[in-house]
Amino acid sequence: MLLTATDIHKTFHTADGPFTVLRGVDLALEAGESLALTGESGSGKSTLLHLIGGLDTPDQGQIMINSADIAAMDDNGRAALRRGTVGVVFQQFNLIPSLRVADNIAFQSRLAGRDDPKWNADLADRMGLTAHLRKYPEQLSGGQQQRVAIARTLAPRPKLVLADEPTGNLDEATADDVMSLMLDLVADAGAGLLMVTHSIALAERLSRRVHLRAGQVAA
Ligand SMILES: Nc1ncnc2c1ncn2[C@@H]1O[C@H](COP(=O)(O)OP(=O)(O)OP(=O)(O)O)[C@@H](O)[C@H]1O
Repeated sequence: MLLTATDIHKTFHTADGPFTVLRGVDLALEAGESLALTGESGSGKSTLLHLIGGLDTPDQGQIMINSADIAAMDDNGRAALRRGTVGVVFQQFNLIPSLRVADNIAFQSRLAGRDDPKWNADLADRMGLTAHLRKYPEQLSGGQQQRVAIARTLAPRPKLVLADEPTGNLDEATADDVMSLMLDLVADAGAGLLMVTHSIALAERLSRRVHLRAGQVAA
């Protein structure tokens, strides 16, 4: 199993007191599978993605990626996991303003020591970014920036792609294209995709759907 999350609990401690978001979430994803994570706003989808991506830690429960327990890793181990095995696409693109599009796309794979210029060019082409490779992020539209962020995540060929509304800034036709590309890549590479989405249409294109309600996976 590529990803197993078991009995995940998370409470945030706020000025108004503890606020429990996840109350025993179980989730599993096989290689080659794509899973849509749905649920009302505030149901904890992003929180769960952060925990799986090793950006935060659960209060209870276990997250295994490729049989490695991410709770048992230190910060360096989790950072290495994010550079290599796990690719994350967040709502904020976090592009590096001082780098051209081509260098933004190559950034993660260079860090991971797996830069493949031909593959980067292929990704840029399929994302419709070839004409923009020498530009800086601020010279791009929101949708173009989002595609750069997706290309950057896919460039190191991660085994697990975690995506939070990755096509939220794209028009319907472009979102469909980008989704097709992500699903192709996941299928070709035998990777797994866990994607948060509010769109039922997008969720239906994935192999399975898991709905969060009241801090748990709804039956
Ligand atoms: N660091 C934090 N401290 C306190 N509360 C938080 C923190 N992060 C998230 N929350 C709260 O936890 C709840 C779940 O947030 P989360 O972002 O996971 O929801 P979501 O399902 O992704 O929502 P959306 O669909 O609107 O993006 C929200 O009520 C949010 O306010």
